[in-house]
Amino acid sequence: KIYENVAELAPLEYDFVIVGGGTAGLVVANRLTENAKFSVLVLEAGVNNQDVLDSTVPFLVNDLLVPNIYEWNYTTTPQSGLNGRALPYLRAHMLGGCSAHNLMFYTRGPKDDFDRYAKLTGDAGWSWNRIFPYFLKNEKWTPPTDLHDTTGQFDPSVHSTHGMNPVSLNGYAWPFGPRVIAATKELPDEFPFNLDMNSGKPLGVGWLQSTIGEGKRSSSASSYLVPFVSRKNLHVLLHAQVTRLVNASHERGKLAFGGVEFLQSAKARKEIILSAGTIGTPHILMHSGVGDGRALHALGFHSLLDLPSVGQNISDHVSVGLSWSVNSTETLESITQNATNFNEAFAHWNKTHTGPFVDLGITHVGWLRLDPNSEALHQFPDPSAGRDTAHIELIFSAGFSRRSASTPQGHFMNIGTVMVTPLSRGSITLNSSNPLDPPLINPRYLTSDFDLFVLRDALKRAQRFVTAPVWKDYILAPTVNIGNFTTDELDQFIRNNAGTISHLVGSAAMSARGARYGVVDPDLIVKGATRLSVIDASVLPIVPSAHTQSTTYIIAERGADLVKARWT
Ligand SMILES: Cc1cc2nc3c(=O)[nH]c(=O)nc-3n(C[C@H](O)[C@H](O)[C@H](O)COP(=O)(O)OP(=O)(O)OC[C@H]3O[C@@H](n4cnc5c(N)ncnc54)[C@H](O)[C@@H]3O)c2cc1C
Repeated sequence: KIYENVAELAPLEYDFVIVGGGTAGLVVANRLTENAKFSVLVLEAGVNNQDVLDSTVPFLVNDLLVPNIYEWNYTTTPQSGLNGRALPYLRAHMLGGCSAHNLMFYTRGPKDDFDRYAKLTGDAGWSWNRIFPYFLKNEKWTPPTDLHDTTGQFDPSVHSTHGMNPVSLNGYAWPFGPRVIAATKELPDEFPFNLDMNSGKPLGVGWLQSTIGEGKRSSSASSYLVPFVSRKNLHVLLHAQVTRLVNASHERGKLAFGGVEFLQSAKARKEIILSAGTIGTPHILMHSGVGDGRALHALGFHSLLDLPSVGQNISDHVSVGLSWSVNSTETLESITQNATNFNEAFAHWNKTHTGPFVDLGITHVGWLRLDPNSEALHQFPDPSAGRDTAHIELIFSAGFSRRSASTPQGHFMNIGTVMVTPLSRGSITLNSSNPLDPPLINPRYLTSDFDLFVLRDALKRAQRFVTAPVWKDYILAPTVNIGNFTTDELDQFIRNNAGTISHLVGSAAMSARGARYGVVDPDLIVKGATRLSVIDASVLPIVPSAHTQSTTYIIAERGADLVKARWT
């Protein structure tokens, strides 16, 4: 059951207390309560996601990505690599966490990334072959809402129709989509078509798959909580911001906490599971005396467990986009810039859950490697996990889906470029000893020249993509002509315009047992502690060359199995 008021819950003592009802937290809650003998309390700081229309209707998500009650409304510190700009850092403050407000891309990433996680942690359980069944457990492949023939748009042999979370191809056909495919045929050497980028070998350009089913967003809340909410052993409490872990003791030489503190405190008989996300999890650990001992002392904390890696070594994806005005009225602007069409499309969605509101108008994604002879690969160690791993992502969309005063008037196509193998690393540290103060989020974007190089190259690749003959009668002009920019001008363009696509990981990273760095062991238990684990995106030591929700679901599915195995 979902509770709005703590007074309805007593006594506050459970086998497992999960902090954070987000992407990972609700998966873990679901899997643990499959065992009727386990009692589980989920403490979620935010609000209910049900009835939040902008979360449910795929096309409306951009309206959620502004300061509001469904957001933590964080801001990064000023970023020297972005010419001193501080960026809003989006994190959902509601059930489902970021799965309830993200852009719904479903990308599993390359096999190489998982094999590297296995190597780094010394645990083959994180390798692609061993985690692949968890993808199938999580994913429920569904037909697109327009029921179009999907032959040649994905590979059914790598998908599952029996998992929990609906995934589909786009359900509305913008005329832009077939042009992208035509360009892959015209420029096959540089932009080969990839039937299914979720096979473990993502390189090439393929049709986008999204966490959307029957025209609606699928989130951990809609898939893992709502259908199971009547389980007697599952309690979810909203508006419960956990401030710290309490009742510290030592059990067989290891630190243990008896419970967590929010407005009140809740006891965990078996295990406390932190699923508060890449920002929330290290924040709670540090406020509980777990982190860099010296930094904690300086803020007046009593350090209980010296783990200097807490909040350190975070990595993220940086992106910058290009757009072109086009010779067509069948673009996203036909809706976003025309109130009559917008209302019609919305009414259509309300009635049938079909039409242009069933997705975001992003049709394809491309994954590309730097040229092996590129200067950057001579100057820097290649940060990619292997030869099937992209350094660059290109995101193709049929116009601007965001309705804002700064979007230009007219009809457009966009190619977003993303640097997906960063060398820059940043940190999350405490700003004060008050647990209600936000932490300092400093991703140190573009502080490695490698990252800048990759974005420069990515922009050039996007420009080459539009030289395919198919665009000749379609593209009118670029909105910004970077073609004549000097390298310095291009760097300034990037530093002044780049943003994040919110894939931050690494603040409570896994490392091998006995390693002198890292925060959790490969079984996700905090090093030097017992009955305390972290299950969310913060455990990833390096950001995958992919959007991060699918990996987070998989961490949660495997993490739940690891917890079950130690308590049954
Ligand atoms: C705007 C945006 C777009 C994105 N787009 C995509 C995409 O298209 N595809 C993709 O694959 N990935 C995308 N991502 C990334 C992906 O969604 C996240 O990496 C992933 O969902 C993180 O899951 P998590 O469980 O680690 O954290 P979250 O989902 O953030 O869950 C953490 C939960 O803990 C709660 N919490 C935090 N602190 C506390 C506390 N102190 N007490 C109690 N509760 C607390 C939060 O409110 C939240 O509900 C996007 C992210 C954002 C923000």
